[in-house]
Amino acid sequence: MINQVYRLVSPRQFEVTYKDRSLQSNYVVIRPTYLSICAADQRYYTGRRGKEAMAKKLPMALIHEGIGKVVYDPLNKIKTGTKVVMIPNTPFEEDEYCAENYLRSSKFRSSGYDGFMQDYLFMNRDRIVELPEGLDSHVSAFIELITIAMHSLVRFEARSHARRNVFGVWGDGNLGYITSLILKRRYPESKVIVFGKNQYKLDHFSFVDETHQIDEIPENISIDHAFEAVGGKGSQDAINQIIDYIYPEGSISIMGVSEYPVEINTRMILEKGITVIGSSRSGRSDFVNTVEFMKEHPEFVEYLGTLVGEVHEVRTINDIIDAFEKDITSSWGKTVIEWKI
Ligand SMILES: NC(=O)C1=CN([C@@H]2O[C@H](COP(=O)(O)OP(=O)(O)OC[C@H]3O[C@@H](n4cnc5c(N)ncnc54)[C@H](OP(=O)(O)O)[C@@H]3O)[C@@H](O)[C@H]2O)C=CC1
Ligand SMILES: O=C(CO)[C@H](O)[C@H](O)COP(=O)(O)O
Ligand SMILES: [Zn+2]
Repeated sequence: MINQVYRLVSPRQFEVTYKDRSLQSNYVVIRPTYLSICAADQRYYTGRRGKEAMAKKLPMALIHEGIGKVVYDPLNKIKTGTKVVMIPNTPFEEDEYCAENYLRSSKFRSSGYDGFMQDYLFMNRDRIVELPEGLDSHVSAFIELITIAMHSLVRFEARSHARRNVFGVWGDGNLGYITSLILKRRYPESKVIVFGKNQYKLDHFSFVDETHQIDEIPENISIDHAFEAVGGKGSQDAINQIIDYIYPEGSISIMGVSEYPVEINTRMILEKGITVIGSSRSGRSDFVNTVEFMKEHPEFVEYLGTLVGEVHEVRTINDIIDAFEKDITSSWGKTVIEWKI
């Protein structure tokens, strides 16, 4: 069959590529249904990813957050129409000490390899996780982003000390919202404090114990562990502010992606004995955990509904451009694409 792949060829410009795919293979065929735009996709779309990376990775189909429906299973084990979430990371080896998303040999969709903007996806059986009936499709579209916070929490729990009285989350955007929501569900007795730049965004964090604008933090605040969900230029200020407010021997989980190296106060990292935990992408176990968590906590899914921002029906390449442009000007939440092309 001929599959159409919608690739970014240069900033703000997409082209359709036609690829011949055989159904005589082990791949499960998925029709994408709901997709969501990640900050990483925007860096490619706008060309902010840097000349070298753009030249190396383009042309490629964007988007690594999304769900779909099974249309063909060569083994006939998965029923046609089954709703699934797609895992963008594809590992090619296993390592006892290194998770699939850190193996240098793994391929990540929409970062050098075609993402979900295609008519059909041909996925390995272990790269999909079945979704329960009735789970909100707009929220499910960005399950991958939820797995990022879940993965970071797993790493934090394996690497940090056991006093978890006060958590600080830096970043008043999507990832900050999801991370603080998961922290509050997982540690209901702990205090979760969110630090951000915008009062109108902080107002959405109704479920946390405190919120503060980063230039109005009370002097006496002390946190046991911190999560950074800022990225870009802001991550430098955020990490250095965390170093100032964290109690000695605490941990900082860094999730924000920066295009350029950031300068951080290493002297105080040493003096305070801080553990810095880097966390990037996610793997199958994080998707399974996340879907289970969503099944068990319907109120968690309801809160995530607050993050659904712009919803765009996409039927043409112009609609794709429209969705990305509107996402740039959107002031809150995730842009969801109803994939009808
Ligand atoms: N590690 C991983 O695997 C993943 C990382 N990411 C990365 O995480 C980062 C956040 O993503 P996302 O939440 O979607 O982006 P958002 O833009 O929604 O969130 C970032 C928020 O942080 C605010 N901010 C800026 N500076 C500071 C500061 N010094 N202290 C506190 N808050 C600040 C921003 O405000 P304002 O907009 O006003 O500047 C914005 O509201 C991005 O870099 C993204 O690429 C995303 C997915 C996966
Ligand atoms: O968003 C992400 C995962 O959800 C990562 O930040 C993204 O994969 C980083 O990739 P790139 O190096 O292409 O910017
Ligand atoms: Zn992403």
